[in-house]
Amino acid sequence: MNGLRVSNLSYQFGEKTALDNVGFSLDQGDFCALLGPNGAGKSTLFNLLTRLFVAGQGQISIAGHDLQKDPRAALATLGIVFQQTTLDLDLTILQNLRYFAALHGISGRDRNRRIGRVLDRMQIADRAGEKARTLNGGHKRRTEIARALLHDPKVLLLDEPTVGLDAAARQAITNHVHSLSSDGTTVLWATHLADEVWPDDRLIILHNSRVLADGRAKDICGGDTLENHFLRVTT
Ligand SMILES: Nc1ncnc2c1ncn2[C@@H]1O[C@H](COP(=O)(O)OP(=O)(O)OP(=O)(O)O)[C@@H](O)[C@H]1O
Repeated sequence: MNGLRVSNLSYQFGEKTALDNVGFSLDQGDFCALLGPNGAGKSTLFNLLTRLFVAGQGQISIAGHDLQKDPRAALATLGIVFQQTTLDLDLTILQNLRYFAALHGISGRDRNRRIGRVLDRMQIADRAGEKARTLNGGHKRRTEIARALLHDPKVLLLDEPTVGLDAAARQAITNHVHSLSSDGTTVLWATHLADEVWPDDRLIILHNSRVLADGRAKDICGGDTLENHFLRVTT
């Protein structure tokens, strides 16, 4: 089954609990915002989902593949945009995408078709020949999202992709991110900014290593703004 399933997931840094019995389930094509203040456990969760860390306890299933039993199949279906940029700044957008395609064994006409598609999707086709170093923060982010989509992931993870962007770029990336599940991709998007979450979004609030709420944003808020609700439950 496609989608993302996490159950009974816990993780410790020595004595420090970073995740405590976290569980949730996203179906194919679901879009979900993961909202948590600094230190809530978002990065730890992403590090476990991408197998940078190995969970002490719990299960993760990505597009039907158990991450522990079949990591290769699970990770092959995953796309990820990390919080820090991982582009090669001395390469152009096109070269960065070609390099990533080669890592995935994608070549020839198929590669060119895929690159054309993701460039169009992120509206950066006209910048393809520019070096990543010369791009502004918003276009770097778009390039990273384009790269993460190149191999048609079933599940896409984005770890605070708007960090460090100005207001206009933040809004543009937030809009792009909200459109990413329209083709059936399951999207989990971590943020610590309540104003990036839309009322109809599926929302998981993570706080102090635990899931505080899981549901539709406007239902969780109960008539209040998400900003107010989030502040109230996390401070
Ligand atoms: N390497 C580490 N050693 C010890 N404790 C850690 C380490 N990394 C994270 N922590 C702690 O684990 C908890 C969860 O941290 P994590 O980085 O996952 O939170 P986060 O929600 O991603 O925060 P941020 O928004 O600041 O990135 C925090 O209390 C943090 O201090």
